[in-house]
Amino acid sequence: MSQTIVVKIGTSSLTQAKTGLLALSTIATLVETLTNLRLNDVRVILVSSGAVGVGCGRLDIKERPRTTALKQAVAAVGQGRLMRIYDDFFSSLGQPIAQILLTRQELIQRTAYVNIYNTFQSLLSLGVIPIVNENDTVAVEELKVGDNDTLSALVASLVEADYLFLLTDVDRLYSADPRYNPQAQPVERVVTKEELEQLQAQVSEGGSQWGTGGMVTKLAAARIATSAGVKTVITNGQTPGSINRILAGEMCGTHFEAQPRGESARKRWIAYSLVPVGQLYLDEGAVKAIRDRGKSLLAAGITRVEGEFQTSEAVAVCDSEGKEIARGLVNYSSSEIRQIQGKQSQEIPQILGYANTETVIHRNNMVSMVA
Ligand SMILES: Nc1ncnc2c1ncn2[C@@H]1O[C@H](COP(=O)(O)OP(=O)(O)O)[C@@H](O)[C@H]1O
Ligand SMILES: N[C@@H](CCC(=O)OP(=O)(O)O)C(=O)O
Repeated sequence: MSQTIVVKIGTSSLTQAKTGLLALSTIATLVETLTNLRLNDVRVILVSSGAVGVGCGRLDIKERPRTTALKQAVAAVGQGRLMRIYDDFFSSLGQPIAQILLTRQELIQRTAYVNIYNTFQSLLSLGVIPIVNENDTVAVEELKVGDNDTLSALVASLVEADYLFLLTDVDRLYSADPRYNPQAQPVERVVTKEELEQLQAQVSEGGSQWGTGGMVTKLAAARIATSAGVKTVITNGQTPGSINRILAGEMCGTHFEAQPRGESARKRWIAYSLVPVGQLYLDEGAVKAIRDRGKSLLAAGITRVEGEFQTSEAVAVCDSEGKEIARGLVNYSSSEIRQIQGKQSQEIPQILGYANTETVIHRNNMVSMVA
């Protein structure tokens, strides 16, 4: 089976820092590299930012827009222009491309999610390079993924890619932002989930002038992708040819090793595509049963409910200190759980006046969030 790779390129690599104009030579090298990979039978998905940056360039706007309405309008201008450039470049090499614009909305609905999977598979078997971006023009604040690092990791997890490349304007991750801290140490390899968590706690938010999220979102992406069994690399976007060298085994950039792909695709969807709409706090016994023995959640172990939610929505399952230990789909609404929390399962029909399942979250619908 041929390899599948997802390549994400940020605004900071697609545009020139000083002028904001398109970095044409970078785009051309990227297009050449990805087309050659296709010719070598690698299945390629490109996640490209740049709609807002390119739209601003087109409209002569000098700063990243702050209001949602302006950002959405500017993205509508930039996305078309961006795709035109990609289509011109890829077409010169005879490589067909497709545009896929997503929001969290499509990733939350299970049927839409499965449809997107099928569309990706069809495009890849047709030899097409899908080019993905968030549908900034329609995404409402609550249903946004918000940054393309995370979006690319969700896509890599969806298609069970072998590699996720995060191309940016620095050559790798450092212990601190190298633009402000000359003492910052390069990070070459991240092997365990614990090391990744430690880096997440250490790295601060700042990014480039046009980028979203800096290294924080790249580390969050690495966490999603590696836990889905996808090797993840942060490397410099100005030299996209390094993708070939990395695939050939060379160490450039920061490499995050893939974790075993333990969870099913559906559980990965629960863990990362859904956004929890409430929290259930558990007593110590229930924490142990779920964390250590993978049991279903019963009403008896719930001590507190936060948020308002309906049956089948996703919630965070937390220990008494609020640390999320699992995430799952509830069989009861928040108001029902408030009535049955701390009670034995056999009491539920009497309390609610009707019989439902005895588990508040069945283990098939729950995924561990512990490193
Ligand atoms: N610990 C760090 N290591 C490397 N770069 C960092 C770090 N912290 C912040 N950065 C900044 O993150 C920027 C890249 O992120 P971002 O601007 O979001 O880029 P992109 O548009 O490629 O997503 C770099 O310009 C760098 O200055
Ligand atoms: N969807 C937005 C990009 C958001 C984003 O994550 O940007 P970046 O940090 O440059 O990858 C756009 O196309 O402008």
